[in-house]
Amino acid sequence: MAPEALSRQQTEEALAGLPGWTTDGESISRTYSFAKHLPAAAMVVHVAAIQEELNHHSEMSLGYSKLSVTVNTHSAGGKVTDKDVQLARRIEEIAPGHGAS
Ligand SMILES: C[C@H](O)[C@H](O)[C@H]1CNC2=NC(N)=NC(=O)C2=N1
Repeated sequence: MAPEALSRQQTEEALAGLPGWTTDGESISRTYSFAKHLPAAAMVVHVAAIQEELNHHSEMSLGYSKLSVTVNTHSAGGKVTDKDVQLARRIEEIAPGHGAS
């Protein structure tokens, strides 16, 4: 069964506990900054492993010292669901260990 889409208000309430994460109403996103490129690239691999564990996958964009993560739920018609929030929480847990801010 497809997960239920969160309303814009529910999404914003969920993001209140995830500083740095924003929503455009269709997805949730955060851009992380790093001192150097390799820590950013390493975090991509770590996020990918979490995504495989959760079977839920974001779009990631890697720059020199920045990593942007955007996620919504395809099976909910490209809307935000609790699965996106759960992934964001897991990413937040590992971000400090990669020197991300
Ligand atoms: C078949 C597999 O369970 C699905 O394609 C999963 C994989 N990862 C996914 N990731 C995201 N972001 N949304 C999905 O609906 C989704 N579905």
